[in-house]
Amino acid sequence: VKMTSHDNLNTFVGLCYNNIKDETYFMWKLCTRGSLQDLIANDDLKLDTDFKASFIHDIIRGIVFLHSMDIKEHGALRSSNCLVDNHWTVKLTDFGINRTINDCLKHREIDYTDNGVQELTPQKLLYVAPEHLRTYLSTKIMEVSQAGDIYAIGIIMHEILYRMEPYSEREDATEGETNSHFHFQSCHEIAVMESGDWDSRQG
Ligand SMILES: Nc1nc2c(ncn2[C@@H]2O[C@H](COP(=O)(O)OP(=O)(O)OP(=O)(O)O)[C@@H](O)[C@H]2O)c(=O)[nH]1
Repeated sequence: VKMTSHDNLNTFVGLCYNNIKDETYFMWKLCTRGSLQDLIANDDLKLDTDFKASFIHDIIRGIVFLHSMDIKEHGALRSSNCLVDNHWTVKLTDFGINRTINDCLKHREIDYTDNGVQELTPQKLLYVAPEHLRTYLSTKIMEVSQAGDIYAIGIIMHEILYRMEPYSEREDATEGETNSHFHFQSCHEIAVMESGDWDSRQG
């Protein structure tokens, strides 16, 4: 990860271990304008079509590069991990880490405890491809794949183009229900339905 360098990837600074708290920190370069999730939610910020297209273009360039490298996939692609720098360039961050965390979880070197790995919030699960979501819900292990990245790009593209949170346009969503819990239920339903289709297509 440290040796990976590209215009649309954030720079990984290094790891920092706090032996008093027994915590490990992943340190990345600061991007001054925050995440795409922040920008999309900022109603004071006008984003025209060219701007939106440029964001999508940057994300795709970053992913195409990662997929061609040894890292192979991002593994945690969501709009909060698409940072925007001073020049309005999108830099993907937090890439290439999930696979290592999974391996450690599988071998029980770390676990989900107060000091261990944080479980994914319902909001973060909205970007997870149905086939990976199904595994995660039953095993708490998050599989990663290039196909999973492409699914996440689709969710982010919709978020950018329509400036709305994933799944918030569902016909049966009322105003009070547009929260992460509701979103997660939608996502879960879709995962269960689509993973069946996926399995049969693979077969
Ligand atoms: N301005 C600015 N905000 C950042 C930067 N990095 C992260 N953030 C903000 O912090 C939020 C949380 O990011 P992280 O600290 O990476 O949190 P996390 O628990 O890893 O969650 P995810 O980013 O969703 O994986 C982002 O959604 C941004 O709003 C940065 O470089 N600059």
